[in-house]
Amino acid sequence: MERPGRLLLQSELRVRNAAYDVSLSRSLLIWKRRTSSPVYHPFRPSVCHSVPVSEIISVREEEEENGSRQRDDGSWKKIREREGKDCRQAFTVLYVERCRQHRWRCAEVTFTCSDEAVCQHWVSSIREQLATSRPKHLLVYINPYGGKRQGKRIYEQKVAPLFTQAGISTSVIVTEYANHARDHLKMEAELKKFDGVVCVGGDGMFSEIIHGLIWRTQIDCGVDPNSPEEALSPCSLRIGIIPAGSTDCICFASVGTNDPVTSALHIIVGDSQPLDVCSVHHNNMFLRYSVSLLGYGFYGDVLSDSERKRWMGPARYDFSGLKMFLTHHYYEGTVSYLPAKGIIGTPRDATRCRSGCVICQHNGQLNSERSEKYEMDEASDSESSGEWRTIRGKFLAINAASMSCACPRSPKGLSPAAHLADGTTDLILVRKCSRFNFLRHLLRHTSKDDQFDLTFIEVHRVRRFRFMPRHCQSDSDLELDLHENSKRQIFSQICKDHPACGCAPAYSSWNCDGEILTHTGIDVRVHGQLIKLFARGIEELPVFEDLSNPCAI
Ligand SMILES: CCCCCCCCCCCCC/C=C/[C@@H](O)[C@H](COP(=O)(O)O)NC(=O)CCCCCCCCCCCCCCC
Ligand SMILES: Nc1ncnc2c1ncn2[C@@H]1O[C@H](COP(=O)(O)OP(=O)(O)O)[C@@H](O)[C@H]1O
Ligand SMILES: [Ca+2]
Repeated sequence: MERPGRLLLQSELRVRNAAYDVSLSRSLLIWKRRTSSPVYHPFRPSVCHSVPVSEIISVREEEEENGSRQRDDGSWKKIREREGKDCRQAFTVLYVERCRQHRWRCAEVTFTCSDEAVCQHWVSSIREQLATSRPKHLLVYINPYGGKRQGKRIYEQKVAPLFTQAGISTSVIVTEYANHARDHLKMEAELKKFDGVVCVGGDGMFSEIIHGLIWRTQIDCGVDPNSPEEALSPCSLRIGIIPAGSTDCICFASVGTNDPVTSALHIIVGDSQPLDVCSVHHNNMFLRYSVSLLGYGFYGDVLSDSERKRWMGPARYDFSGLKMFLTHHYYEGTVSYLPAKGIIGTPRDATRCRSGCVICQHNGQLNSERSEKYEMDEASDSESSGEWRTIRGKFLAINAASMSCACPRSPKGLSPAAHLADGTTDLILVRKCSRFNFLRHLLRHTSKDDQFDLTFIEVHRVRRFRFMPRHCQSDSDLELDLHENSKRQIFSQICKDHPACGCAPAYSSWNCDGEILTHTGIDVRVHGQLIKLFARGIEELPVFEDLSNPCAI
């Protein structure tokens, strides 16, 4: 916990009729009960409280009369002054309180004092300290059809009242069709008017938002977003995610919980969390961006199958997951990748990306130095440098996790040690194996056991990778495979309808943050810290109260 630093204000105020010493510094608001006896009293409730100024949501003036509080309202005040009643001034501080499992709630404390000037001085001093980095105007997009179709209700009932309380003005757009939010951001939105964008929906809706925002930023900065070699310009607007989708892994992996109130509070206090973004190209043609999972084989098939079952809601993934597990298709192809060099951290280590992650800071710095060098020496990342590695084989799944992909289904995620902002993605190759072994691998996503500690799994931390399905390889390969291929094409159609026949189709599709890609051969490049979220990463849970508690000073 932070030390209080130089005091800006100190007064004796009352909280529920008890006297408190209250102090404000740039970093902390502390209220400490005045006790006549210095003897420790085990049954008296906690006497000292502190709140980081950065976690104060808002402050409002109140008036207290005969113990009952009234909200600040000029007309009431005047009436009471005229009638000469005994009224004390009060102000209420709303602040973040931590609950179980990374949830945040809004708590409040009311301070009273007899002097109006003192009261107003407190209110204005606290407000002055809140000014920095907090959003004032937000552009909100709601997908009314995401998840259990509760997006609009969640926003109106749980989020909008908090924004109003914090003095945030909003422009709200309830989307009317898929890609409405993306196209509005790309072409129409007056971005200069806003301090951030809020996405109410799932990972698919978030994907729309980043496509609009990244595209718009590149056009405004004169960068060609179609070129896989160009360094993309980072987006200045932060994005807040109010989870209202089916998986919501981007929210879960960056906040630690899928809870609309917690997300709203991270937006209000103006948190900032950079995020890596992968660009996906096919033959030098831009396809999509990805921030969480790019998955071919198992996760691609689960997604394709589940799209036809949207009516089931989030349960569609479990249904299709079981079906695809039983179907057990494998796919042949070539994966080539550029290992991330000079970074700290590996996909198999025990460190986890947490709030203020030093690995993200270190590797992020390294990336910005590298990209400066890259501008001067275009060949440094290219195949000519000979650093690329190639693996050919039969795979049940090829997954690239740019973040842990933790979600309620798998609280540690697809790659538990992956980082939000280290400029890399974890490439996980699941080679063809028995159903029993694949189930062992899947089950380990839900337990403490290492899902990579199996002979048919390999995982590499990479900056760039390519995938080519077997039947898209060189012309000579193609000729050799022609006969077999045509047989497979016919069977693959039959197999789609009758998966029990046991014959594998030639192609799967890519699951790109929950959207299906139309091409199978892809070139993926990580752009370190391209966007920012209103989040701070998952907070480390406190083991015990530490001695730097300012109340102990
Ligand atoms: C046997 C239990 C196995 C549990 C394995 C769970 C692994 C879950 C990892 C999930 C990673 C999710 C990455 C995020 C993807 C999202 O971008 C994306 C879109 O999200 P949105 O709908 O919010 O827009 N979501 C998805 O693609 C959903 C993927 C969900 C996969 C669920 C797989 C369930 C597997 C069940 C196998 C059952 C075998 C049982 C045998 C007896
Ligand atoms: N008004 C709308 N009508 C239909 N589809 C929409 C609308 N707004 C957004 N979408 C699309 O809905 C899809 C799923 O959205 P998402 O919010 O991620 O929910 P889920 O997590 O349930 O998949 C996304 O592909 C998004 O582009
Ligand atoms: Ca990463």
